[in-house]
Amino acid sequence: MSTQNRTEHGEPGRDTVAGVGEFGLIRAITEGRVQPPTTLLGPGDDAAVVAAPDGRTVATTDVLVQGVHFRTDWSTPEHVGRKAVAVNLADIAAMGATPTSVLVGLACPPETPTELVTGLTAGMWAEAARARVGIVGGDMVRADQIVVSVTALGDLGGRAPVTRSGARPGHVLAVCGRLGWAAAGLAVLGRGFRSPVGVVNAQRYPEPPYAAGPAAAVAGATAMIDVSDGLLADLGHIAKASDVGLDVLTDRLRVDQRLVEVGSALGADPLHWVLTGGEDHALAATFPSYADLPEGWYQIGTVLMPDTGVTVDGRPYEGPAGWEHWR
Ligand SMILES: Nc1ncnc2c1ncn2[C@@H]1O[C@H](COP(=O)(O)OP(=O)(O)OP(=O)(O)O)[C@@H](O)[C@H]1O
Ligand SMILES: Cc1ncc(C[n+]2csc(CCOP(=O)(O)O)c2C)c(N)n1
Ligand SMILES: [Mg+2]
Ligand SMILES: [Mg+2]
Ligand SMILES: [Mg+2]
Repeated sequence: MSTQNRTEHGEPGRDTVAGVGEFGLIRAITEGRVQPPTTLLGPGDDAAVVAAPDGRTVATTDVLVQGVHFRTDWSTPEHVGRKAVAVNLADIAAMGATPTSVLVGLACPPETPTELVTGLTAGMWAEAARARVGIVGGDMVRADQIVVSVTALGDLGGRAPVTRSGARPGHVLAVCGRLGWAAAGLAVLGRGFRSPVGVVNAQRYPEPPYAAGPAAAVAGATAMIDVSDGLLADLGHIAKASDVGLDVLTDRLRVDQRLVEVGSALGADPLHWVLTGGEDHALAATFPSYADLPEGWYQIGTVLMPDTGVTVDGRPYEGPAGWEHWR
């Protein structure tokens, strides 16, 4: 353990998690937090009790690992907290559901500054508050690096879940939310730059269009997914589950001017970021017809017969379709 930050008796100081201790840290990050009415009990007992208005609960979990999903020299603890909650709330939205609560698992080394944990917690609560949910429980353990694991629960509001498997030939393929921003930010940060701040912040934390998920469900979306790994990679999951082909039309994709500028500064193709960049957590969905698209959604392609898989302007895409761990 680090010899820094010790008291005069050689104990770790209160500026590290080891100094505050497991239960002191739990108290520090849970006390004074105001839970929404759907939190019936907790945190503090062996488990929380959360209202499930619909009678069914949507459940999802995503893990963020230091050095894999974030770097502490690229992001503040608040950024990482926001990201950890946002990526999970995006999965809830992608089912057409509304989040009801969040649970947080945190692993960190003993010399981790207490401030990092309180900063992470502030970021997680800030993102949870955007979706009007509370953090109802969690766990904290020692590890060699920082790991944040979030579980989110959600409510379907009486509707059927929008799965990956309902797309049919003739349906319209559409998206809502940003594409390629986080990948552009990653390229910028990877080259040692910290601006332009728009794309850099997009890499630090996504801003998924949470309300667009339930809106798509109400509008009759037939399949839906959040874009975590890359548009083409994630569309591949819809194509496989629905047994359809999906053709993306590049002239329909919105390549933001900021991405064009970053692309020319770095000598990179912004369309590649839009097609294969993950971590923006836009929602991609299929709808029976163009007229069904809710506000904020725009068509990017069409659903075809299964033979062709995912294509771009009618042709297979060369190169990786998105992020895959261990590749
Ligand atoms: N260890 C596991 N045990 C059981 N199911 C798992 C496990 N890992 C993943 N899954 C399930 O496999 C499916 C795909 O997982 P994946 O992590 O790709 O989903 P995602 O959260 O939508 O994507 P991403 O992790 O890129 O955000 C999900 O239904 C997930 O619950
Ligand atoms: C330091 C650092 N290096 C690389 C990346 C890029 N990255 C990591 S995971 C992922 C896909 C989504 O993850 P998951 O499938 O686990 O949800 C991407 C695009 C990053 N964010 N930070
Ligand atoms: Mg997902
Ligand atoms: Mg996910
Ligand atoms: Mg993934």
